[in-house]
Amino acid sequence: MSLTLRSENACFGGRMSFHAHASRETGTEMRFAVFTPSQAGPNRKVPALYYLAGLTCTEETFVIKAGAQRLAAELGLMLVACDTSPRGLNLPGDSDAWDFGVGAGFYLDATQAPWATNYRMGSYVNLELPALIEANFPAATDRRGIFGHSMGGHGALVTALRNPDRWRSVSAFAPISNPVAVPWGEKAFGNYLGTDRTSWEAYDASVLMRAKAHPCEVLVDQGLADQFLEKQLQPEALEAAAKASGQKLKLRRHEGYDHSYWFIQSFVADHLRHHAALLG
Ligand SMILES: N[C@@H](CCC(=O)N[C@@H](CSC=O)C(=O)NCC(=O)O)C(=O)O
Repeated sequence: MSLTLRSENACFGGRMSFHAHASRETGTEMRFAVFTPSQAGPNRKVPALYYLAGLTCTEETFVIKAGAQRLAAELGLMLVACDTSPRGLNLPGDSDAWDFGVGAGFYLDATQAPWATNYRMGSYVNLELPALIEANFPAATDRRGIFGHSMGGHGALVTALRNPDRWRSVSAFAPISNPVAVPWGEKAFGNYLGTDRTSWEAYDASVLMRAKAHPCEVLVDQGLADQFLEKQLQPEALEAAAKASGQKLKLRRHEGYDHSYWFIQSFVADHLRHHAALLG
């Protein structure tokens, strides 16, 4: 798997780099960003924390807007941020709306035409990207964490709940907690997965968490002034699921915070510490 280095800069004693590669899963070029802390080296592998961004975002959004590198450098955490969908395919309808298609891959493997061939962000995030990172960067193979925002919060929860052996820690900012029951999820899952709603449940964090708890405590932050809270996010579904399965869930609600990266920037340190404590 060959990687193209797009840019590299010194950052808090480590390196901030941007890369591209030909993806097996999506059949397109995919881009990602990596913060490598100074503690990492050829003989010293560090834990890697993967970030999944929300609708309309790219691999740049988190690393530019969240302000996570200073603490990641202190904690010795590698940060990896990928894009939110394949790009450049020009499939019919892939760019008609900001909540579906390009920039809106929903971190699942589509089963329906014309999406099934390329919209394989589920396997990309769970398998292809970690294999690529671990082959090309000093990332430990047994200490992966995952977090994300909104659509990416859904992606992080679902990826970890479906693959607890691969993802030791998980957290989310304002996740789409019960996508089978909200308009963003109904639109995406209907198109990517088809009309059989039971097939959608394999990608719903609340359904998955209700069936089986992740071994580690899950941290979720939610702003109470979030413009998408009532219609799209439904954290109470996750809370009920955790109660049913005995999942340890720390769900924190914050007065006055909206859905923006100002909210993420305000609480990102707690998420990095949550992961660092679990990843060692
Ligand atoms: N363009 C949209 C707003 C899109 C938006 O708010 N995207 C969020 C994620 S929403 C769920 O996944 C985001 O993270 N945006 C990037 C940012 O920098 O804020 C509209 O017109 O409303």
